[in-house]
Amino acid sequence: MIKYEKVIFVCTGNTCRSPMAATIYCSLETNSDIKVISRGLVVLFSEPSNPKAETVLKSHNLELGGHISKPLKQSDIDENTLILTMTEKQKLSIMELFEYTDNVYTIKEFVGETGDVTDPYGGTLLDYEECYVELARLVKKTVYKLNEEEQL
Ligand SMILES: N[C@@H](Cc1ccc(OP(=O)(O)O)cc1)C(=O)O
Repeated sequence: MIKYEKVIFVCTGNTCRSPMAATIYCSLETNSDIKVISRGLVVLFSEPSNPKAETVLKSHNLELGGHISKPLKQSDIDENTLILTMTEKQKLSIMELFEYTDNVYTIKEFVGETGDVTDPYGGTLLDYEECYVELARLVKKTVYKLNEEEQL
């Protein structure tokens, strides 16, 4: 059983889905000291998080805390890193572009579901809220799974 030391949530721009997922994760009780970060695959320049993502998180009493988008780099990853992407396409890109990617899954795949977490980019506040609700469910399942694995 792998003991993960780090979880990286990955999306495209690192301004919405993966920072929301990392923020939700950090707000939950976990039994471990796994480090949690978020990164993007297409980050051409540093940007703050999406204001609609911030508004939605605030309405759930969560804060992104001055998040600035960052690209995924090889130096972020080692053999004890769990990488959770939002889409199958992102997962395949990571497997192609990086080393130490035995532990890369889409977040839905990791928790026994199928499909992608779609991008609310350019959508309404309600689209962002729906994305939050989906991520909150998936991240909770991720934490349960990691906690179970810790106890084995
Ligand atoms: N940064 C991209 C656009 C982009 C931004 C955010 C985004 O959503 P997420 O951060 O959830 O991947 C997706 C794409 C661009 O400039 O084209």
